[in-house]
Formats: sequence, structure tokens, C-alpha cells
Amino acid sequence: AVDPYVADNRHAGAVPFTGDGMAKAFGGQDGIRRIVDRFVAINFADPVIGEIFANHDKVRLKRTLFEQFCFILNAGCTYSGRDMASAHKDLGVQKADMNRLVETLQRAMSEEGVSFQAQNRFLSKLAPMRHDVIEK
Ligand code: HEM
Repeated sequence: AVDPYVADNRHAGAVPFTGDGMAKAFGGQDGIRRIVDRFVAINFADPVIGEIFANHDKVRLKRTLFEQFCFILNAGCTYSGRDMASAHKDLGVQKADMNRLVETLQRAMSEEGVSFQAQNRFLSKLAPMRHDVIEK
């Protein structure tokens, strides 16, 4: 058994956008869910970073990643996952893995029709988290 995780939006790693512009640009909660499901599927199947995801709880990841994206996009969610340093501890993620993940996320967002401007605004919220994700 593991300790229950505490829902705490500070663990999400970014201050959310204000207003509903970004939530709309991502198609609301339905659009965000489709993007996250596709993003997770692409990552698990990816020839480069797939092995980092193998054997991790895909169902949980889809749920908490959805909560994180939805919270940051100000689409009305609370994040219940771990903070970014704890979640990625000992995964051995390298800079190249991070770059690859940005590409798979761009693919998932493009497939959902998110504008490049909105994609880039969202990516710049995630970018500072690389310091907690990449293994030094
Ligand atoms: C800024 C970039 C990233 C963000 C915002 C992010 C976000 C997250 C979130 C929200 C979780 C779930 C935490 C939880 O459920 O408690 C997670 C877990 C995970 N992430 Fe990331 N992540 C990022 C980068 C990466 C990269 C580059 C990789 C590998 C290529 C990666 C691999 C994983 C794996 C394997 C897990 C599951 C860990 C476990 O099951 O214990 N992440 N990430």
C-alpha cells in the first residue's frame, strides 16, 4: 500500500492562466482529455522515450496529467498528483527525452486543432518544469 496523495494545486508546477481563453483554445475539458489520452498513448508507444513510460500506471498518468493540464489552462480542475520533482525522481530523464516529449505533445495538440499560438503559450508554462524533471 502507498500513502494517499494529497490534492494540492501547488504540486502542478505552474500558475494557471487567467480567463477562459486558453481553456477554449484547447476545446475545454473534453478537448484536454482527448489531447492527454492521445499524448499518453503516443509516449508509451514512442520508440525513443517509450521505455521510460513502460511499466508505469497509464490509467493514473492519464488522470493526473489531465488534472494538471486542466488546472494550468484554467479549465476548472484540481490537481491531485505529486509535485514534478517527486514524480520524475530516478526516471533518468535526459534533456533529449524532454525535447522528444515536447514534440509528442505538439503532435497531440495539433491533432486536436489547437492553434500554434496557444500551443506555444502552454509550452512556455511547462518549460520551467524541466529543471525538476531532467536528471542532473
Ligand atoms: C514539463 C514536462 C513534464 C510535465 C509537465 C510532466 C507531468 C507529469 C505528471 C503530471 C505526472 C503524474 C504525476 C502523478 O501522477 O503523481 C508525470 C509522471 C510521469 N512522467 Fe512526466 N512530465 C514532464 C516530463 C516528462 C518527461 C520528459 C518524461 C520522460 C520522457 C516523463 C515521464 C513520466 C513518467 C514515466 C511518469 C510516471 C511516473 C510514475 O508512474 O511514478 N515526464 N509527469
